[in-house]
Amino acid sequence: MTVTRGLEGVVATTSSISSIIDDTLTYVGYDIDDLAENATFEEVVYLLWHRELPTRQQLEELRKQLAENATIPSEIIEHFKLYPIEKVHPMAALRTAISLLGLYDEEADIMDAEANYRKAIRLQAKIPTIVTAFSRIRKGLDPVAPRPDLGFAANFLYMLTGSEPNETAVEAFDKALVLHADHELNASTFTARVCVATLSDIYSGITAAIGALKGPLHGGANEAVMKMLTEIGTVENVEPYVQKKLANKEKIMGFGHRVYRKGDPRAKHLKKMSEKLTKLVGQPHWYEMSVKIEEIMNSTKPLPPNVDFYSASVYHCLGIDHDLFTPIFAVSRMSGWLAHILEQYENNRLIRPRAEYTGPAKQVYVPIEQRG
Ligand SMILES: CC(=O)SCCNC(=O)CCNC(=O)[C@H](O)C(C)(C)COP(=O)(O)OP(=O)(O)OC[C@H]1O[C@@H](n2cnc3c(N)ncnc32)[C@H](O)[C@@H]1OP(=O)(O)O
Ligand SMILES: O=C([O-])CC(=O)C(=O)O
Repeated sequence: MTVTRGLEGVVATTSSISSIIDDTLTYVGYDIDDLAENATFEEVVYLLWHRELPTRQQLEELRKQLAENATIPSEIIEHFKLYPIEKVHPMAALRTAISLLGLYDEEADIMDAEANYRKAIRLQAKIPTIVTAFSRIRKGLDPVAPRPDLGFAANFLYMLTGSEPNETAVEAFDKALVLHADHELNASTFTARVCVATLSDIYSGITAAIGALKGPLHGGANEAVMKMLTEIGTVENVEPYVQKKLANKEKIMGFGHRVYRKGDPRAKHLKKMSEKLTKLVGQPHWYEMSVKIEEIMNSTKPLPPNVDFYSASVYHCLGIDHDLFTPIFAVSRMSGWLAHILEQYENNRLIRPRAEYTGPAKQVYVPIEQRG
């Protein structure tokens, strides 16, 4: 047996959803740079689920379906109110709420393709409502009902704040959603596929995926980046902070990647957005600190920034609470998880690798009375 730690380089499935080849990311063959500049998140959702860009009519239909399904059961709101709310991380609340949502879906265990697609629509439609409702309830505010006339990105920001967002905020948020939508066989997507490959249901797969995304080596890194920037505080503090961390063999969050070697193609879009937004809100130091960290990492390790690095300052400038950064990642990645879950069901085989045993051999059972 050959053990590949962390499954590095192991090709575990075929997939027609997204690819990373020579540091280029594509969704269904469309370069992420092209999509980031031109596509809306709803178009990307359609692309990932149908493997083609929608016509105007198909896009309208998807938007309508998402709007019609955005309301969440009142039981979820009531459940949030029972939590020890000041201690609960929103990713834990989201993980629990998605699992709970499955209890109120009469089709949760119906496994045919049409029912699974309907559940995909419902999950994608409801996740913004769940995240924003939790955010408001923990602040003692009432949740804001979704507005069917707003697009996906605008509606999220509207439900979060209770007021209609400006065009710059919607554009930035929509682009961030496009950039986070899918990423081949990342840890959370793999988790979702492993889960549903047992022929378990979509809600179980998404709940498992949220659990995997939560960790700071994966989606949780965006919140950790903001924590680091806050701790550093000024551009002058960057050099000693980073050098000390590296000397202690600690990781700088938002850097490095299992697959990319030259760099994450999504980072440059978020970097541009960070430069623009930090200036716009009169807080250019977040961008300046980030650039300085990037320069130091480049000249010492060298490791390039990943998607989580500049997204932190972007979300901060949009006025989003730092512990909502990873749930927002989940709002976008829901589209990719669902595409992969549906693809897994279409051509399923149980995912069950092996482990090389390293424990003791040939032990003989000793009765408890003789064990001291
Ligand atoms: C959306 C996403 O999930 S993107 C990733 C988000 N995660 C982060 O930003 C967390 C910080 N980054 C990391 O922890 C890693 O780079 C990962 C998890 C992304 C990739 O991990 P792996 O491919 O397993 O690389 P691994 O952790 O083995 O690192 C290889 C070497 O680079 C170093 N390294 C990797 N990332 C970093 C970092 N961010 N800061 C400092 N050193 C790093 C490791 O210490 C290790 O050094 P060594 O060989 O001297 O021991
Ligand atoms: O692919 C990965 O390992 C992590 C990542 O960048 C993502 O999920 O977007």
